[in-house]
Amino acid sequence: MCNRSFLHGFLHGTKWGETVVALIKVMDLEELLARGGQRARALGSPVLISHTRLVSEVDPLSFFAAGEDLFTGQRSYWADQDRRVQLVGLGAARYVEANGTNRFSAVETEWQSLLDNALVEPRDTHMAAGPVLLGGFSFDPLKPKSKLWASYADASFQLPRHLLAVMDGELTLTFNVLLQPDESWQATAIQAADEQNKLMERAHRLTVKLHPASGKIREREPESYHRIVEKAAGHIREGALEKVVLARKMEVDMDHVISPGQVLKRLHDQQAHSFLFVFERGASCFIGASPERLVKREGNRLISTCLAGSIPRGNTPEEDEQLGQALLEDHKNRVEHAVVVHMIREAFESECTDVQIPEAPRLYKVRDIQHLYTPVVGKAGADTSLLRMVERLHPTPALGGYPQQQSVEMIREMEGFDRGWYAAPIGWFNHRGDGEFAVAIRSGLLHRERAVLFAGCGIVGDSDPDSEYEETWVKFRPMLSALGGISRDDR
Ligand SMILES: C=C(O[C@H]1C=CC=C(C(=O)O)[C@@H]1O)C(=O)O
Ligand SMILES: [Mg+2]
Repeated sequence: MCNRSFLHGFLHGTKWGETVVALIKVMDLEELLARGGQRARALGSPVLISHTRLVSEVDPLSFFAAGEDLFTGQRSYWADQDRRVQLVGLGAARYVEANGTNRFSAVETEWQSLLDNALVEPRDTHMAAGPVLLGGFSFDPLKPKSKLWASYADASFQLPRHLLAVMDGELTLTFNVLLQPDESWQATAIQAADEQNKLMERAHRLTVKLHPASGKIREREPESYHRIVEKAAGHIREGALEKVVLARKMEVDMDHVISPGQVLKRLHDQQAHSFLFVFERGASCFIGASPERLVKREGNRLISTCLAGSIPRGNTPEEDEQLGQALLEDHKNRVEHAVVVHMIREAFESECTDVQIPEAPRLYKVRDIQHLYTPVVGKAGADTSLLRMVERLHPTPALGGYPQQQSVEMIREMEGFDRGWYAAPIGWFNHRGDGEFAVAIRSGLLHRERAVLFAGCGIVGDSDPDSEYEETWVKFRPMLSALGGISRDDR
């Protein structure tokens, strides 16, 4: 839980310094590393050290860009939809990775073992500071991995070497390291301080500048998307399943090497009310702005979101309202949405108490599109960790379909490409089990001059292939704009 006064008190010698805990002080990094060195030597194995301090105002996007020389290929960024939390991870103290279907528990087990002997200082920071893992999962671990996604494991989390975390306006900088028994903690301390100074100094000087951009869309076989939608809708009418989400991908070749920092800046400026994410893995960068939370945990409170059913925004406030009203009343979209609510309700009722779900959906409007939206909250059961909940929910029928297994099998057979991390859970969690995951839609994979973008639609019995195809264009728009204003005409 967020506890501002605690950290402030310790770091500024106010209030807390005058109370019973007067003798406790926040250890500085050197002292902590010295202790960690002792512990690592005594154990004969590496020890995780995590040191957090408050820092002065700095723009997280500038901090991300400031990491370009030292940590390019090893940067992550996350912001929640109301910008209460922003995280920038630069460099990796460690990657926690797993492949195959037991990836959720494999990640959880490895994280626990890293935390077992960890030294974390101060212990009680706001929830996005300290030892935090940032990363995500692939959509379907049973789909053969394509070359495009070669550097993205089925589960891949970065424990950042440097983590800038902003929560409720409080800025912290964390240094994480896995100190080896034979490592010189003095050298590590000097290097850490040097890197922190460089990054902060550069970030203060730097503002992300946007350069004009042009590019060409290469839309491969749009007819095949029509074909699979038609076929799936037929299967649904015959009763084989209730819903399946079918996606397509599109390539955009830009006239320059794409800068993740600039794309992120445009997403940040253009996509209010969306989660923002960036995960670099070497020369590849997965990036996007998703309106859809999968699940968040804060203390024992769990929150999820049903977001499915779509219509474009209007050009005038009147038209926008008319479209919104039409969406609320549209049978096909209500069915698409209801299937999601049903599944998330089942998952929450089996894992939580005090489950609350409104009767009817509301509208959720982002820049390019409006959706049907139903929030879900509950109190986590004793064994319900955040990752367990992620595993239980993924994929919801907003990304996979219903029933879950049949729809994922249909996607595997019909879609004809590897989704990689598209439509999969991405986010962060900390050493106390708090954190948040969104689903990685409205996203693309950047690689030098090329961006590969993904968009999909919930298919039900009365889906019309032409209008689902049109819906994918609306969903491509956030990434096309963020690349620098590419439009459908750039084909
Ligand atoms: C699968 C996507 O969107 C999902 C989320 C919201 C609305 C959806 C829809 O109306 O079809 C989709 O289920 C995507 O953007 O690629
Ligand atoms: Mg739809």
